[in-house]
Amino acid sequence: MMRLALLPMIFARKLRNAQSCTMGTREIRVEDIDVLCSDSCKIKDPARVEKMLKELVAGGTQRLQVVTDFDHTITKQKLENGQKVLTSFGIFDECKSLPQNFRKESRGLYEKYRPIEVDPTVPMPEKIQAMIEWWRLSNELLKGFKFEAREIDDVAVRFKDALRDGTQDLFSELNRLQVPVLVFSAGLGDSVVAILRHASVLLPNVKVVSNFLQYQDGILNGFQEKFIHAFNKNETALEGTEYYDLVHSRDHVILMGDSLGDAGMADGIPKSSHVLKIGFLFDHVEQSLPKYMDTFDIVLIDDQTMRVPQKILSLITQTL
Ligand SMILES: Nc1ccn([C@@H]2O[C@H](COP(=O)(O)O)[C@@H](O)[C@H]2O)c(=O)n1
Ligand SMILES: [Mg+2]
Repeated sequence: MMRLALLPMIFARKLRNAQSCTMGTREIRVEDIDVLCSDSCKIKDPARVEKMLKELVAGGTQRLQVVTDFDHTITKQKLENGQKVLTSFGIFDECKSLPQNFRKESRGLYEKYRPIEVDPTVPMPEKIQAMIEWWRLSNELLKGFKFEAREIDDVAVRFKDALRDGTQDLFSELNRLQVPVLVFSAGLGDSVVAILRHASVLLPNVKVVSNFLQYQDGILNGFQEKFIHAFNKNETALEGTEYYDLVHSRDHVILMGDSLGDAGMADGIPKSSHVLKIGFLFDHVEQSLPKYMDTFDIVLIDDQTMRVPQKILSLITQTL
């Protein structure tokens, strides 16, 4: 009888625990964090996010790392004037000395494959096949002509302001706190590095794993390594890189991406780890939202800022 009488209390306590997390005297509740309460922020399981935030806060910056995609994650998805932001491959295509047909063919590939990449109705195996084809053809296109690496730098300077609002502050804070940042991009690494450098965010804590150009006697010869495409961004792509050990040793991760394939960027780290996944959604919002909410812990719709990761970092450092 006595036990039965206690049931409602136990249930109420369990419910409370599911809704909020206490760290010391301070509670972390999604409903108290303004940037997580806006209409553009969708969270499928607030209790899970609260629990994860509590773990990240308790672990501090020593256990933390950031793993982030580049195109449309560090860069915006659209500019203030509504224009879409070019990808790192697209930025390369702006180089003046490229052979006449290069830009046309590259654009043609983009127009064929990009819609497949973002179409929520295309089944994943079909998507992966199409992406492999896209990157294979891009690799072929990038062969057999003379190219001066410095040209990318001249173009990249024009795109340094395409970074999400708050990126410089976020990166400089992460550097101050010595939190490693892995920029894991299926884009063109040479453009990624040039843009990060021009935007002053290629700081000592930042490493870039991406597709880098290979030269033979000044002639382009495709990518240096087996290519990383939109849906093979996982630990296999990191094997052999200096980042492999780090990804496995820092077990608190803030992960950011704009593609469903980005959610696997920290796969392979121990099961006990805590990976808070933030997804930036822009294309086909209504149709893609359910899948994004299943895949990412926090989904930000048409949010062109770093406000959410900045806020999370400030919770961890307790500065705001
Ligand atoms: N030839 C290509 C191949 C891919 N893209 C786009 O680049 C994006 C990959 O970069 P992330 O930093 O986001 O990994 C991918 O989403 C493709 O849309 C391209 O523009 N040209
Ligand atoms: Mg991207």
